[in-house]
Amino acid sequence: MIQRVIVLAADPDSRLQQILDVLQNDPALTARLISLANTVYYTQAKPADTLREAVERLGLDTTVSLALGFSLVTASQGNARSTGFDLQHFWQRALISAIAAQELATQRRQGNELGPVFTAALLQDIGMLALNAVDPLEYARLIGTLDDHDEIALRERTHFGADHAEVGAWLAGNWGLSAQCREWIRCSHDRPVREDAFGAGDCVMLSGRLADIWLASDGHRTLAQLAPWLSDEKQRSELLSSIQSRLPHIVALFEVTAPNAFDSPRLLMEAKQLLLDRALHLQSQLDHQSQELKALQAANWNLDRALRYDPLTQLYSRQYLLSLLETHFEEANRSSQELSMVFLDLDHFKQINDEHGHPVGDEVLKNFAGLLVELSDPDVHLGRFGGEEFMVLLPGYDRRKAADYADHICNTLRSRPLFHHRGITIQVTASVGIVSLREEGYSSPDELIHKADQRMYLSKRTGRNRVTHE
Ligand SMILES: Nc1nc2c(ncn2[C@@H]2O[C@H](COP(=O)(O)OP(=O)(O)OP(=O)(O)O)[C@@H](O)[C@H]2O)c(=O)[nH]1
Repeated sequence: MIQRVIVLAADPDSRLQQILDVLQNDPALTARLISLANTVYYTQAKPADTLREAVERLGLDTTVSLALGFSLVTASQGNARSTGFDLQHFWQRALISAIAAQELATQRRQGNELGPVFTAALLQDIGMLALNAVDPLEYARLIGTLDDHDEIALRERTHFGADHAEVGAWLAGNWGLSAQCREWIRCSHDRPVREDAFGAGDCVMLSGRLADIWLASDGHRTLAQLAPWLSDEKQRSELLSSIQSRLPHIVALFEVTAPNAFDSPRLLMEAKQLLLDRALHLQSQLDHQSQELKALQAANWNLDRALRYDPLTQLYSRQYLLSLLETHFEEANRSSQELSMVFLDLDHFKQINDEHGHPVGDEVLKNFAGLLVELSDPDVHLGRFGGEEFMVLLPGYDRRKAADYADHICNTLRSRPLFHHRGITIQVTASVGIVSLREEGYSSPDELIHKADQRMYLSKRTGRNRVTHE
């Protein structure tokens, strides 16, 4: 009989009367449809008392899906009971989902889709029956007592290559249900993308989770999961009450045991507590992450500093000086500004170490760095190039100005000891080479360094304690 109804419903040329004729062959079904049309939700001024009125009120899609539901309950009972598949639970979920989808659609002003929404929500898990029919023992073993549909769908996809929502959509297609209804069934286990505005399909998506508030072992967790879409407390509690009030009648029609009415205030309180716990947990995670970030930033800063500065003299490191040279070399060429480099090497430094020891040598190096800082403009870059070699980059200095600067350093060294302690006085001189980029024309920073180094060695070879700039 049901096969015949499906065929007729799918055929646009079949008349309502033909469908009614078929349905009327089953008096129990007829009684249930009329009763359903007269439930609180569908009741209009005058109760429906003919099948025609009932079907007109319910809409053809809903009638077909209800007829399907009635016959599947009966047909599936014998088959499923022996395998442990929980049919009661299955139909309870289907029915609560269908009601929940309608109530939600009403609340979210999707009233003209109530029939299709009911059908799609009712059939959203119908694929489970089909999968169970394929291999009841295997299916029972696969899903066990799971009531989390995300987990069930995951296992189905792994095992069968498709989940029950996809199978349900395929079945609905075979039964001739509308393309929209098939699509809603296929997406029934997804999550609505938007939290603020939903369409009718989104109501189907949320319906199964709404049903789990009554059915799942941890209803408050389910309620908490729904929070993004049901954030308005008043709307949420109205929705739950309206679903609850329609439940007993509907499940009686399908001869399914009504689920226990939930303790609404307790459930809401538990859900709130859960959300609060999550918020606190999230906050502590954020705190922890922000502390980690700060520690990382500090470590990064330290690392950066270590790479940038020479630890003994606190002047720039060789590596950083080279990067500064690159930058200033390009900048000077672009802006036609001058750039000079002064290369200084302390004379006979080995002797200082040999005579007074390495720590005294260190002090001399530090004091020389201090002298450079003291005698240099703030806009020049001072660095230790290695050992007792120092480099100064002088943006904007031409050769003459750079030579004056170098002379000033050498003269100061001649007149001021770099170390004076416990009767030991150490005086140091320096050999210096100078280059100027624009006056002399260099094509790369390396060339500049090479020339400055050559000139510094020329100072060494010609008696030390002098400045060479050509
Ligand atoms: N105390 C100390 N000595 C260093 C440091 N780095 C390099 N030196 C020493 O500097 C000395 C450099 O010696 P040389 O390259 O022979 O040069 P020099 O004695 O200055 O002779 P000229 O450069 O020819 O005038 C070596 O003894 C190195 O051990 C340092 O960080 N601290």
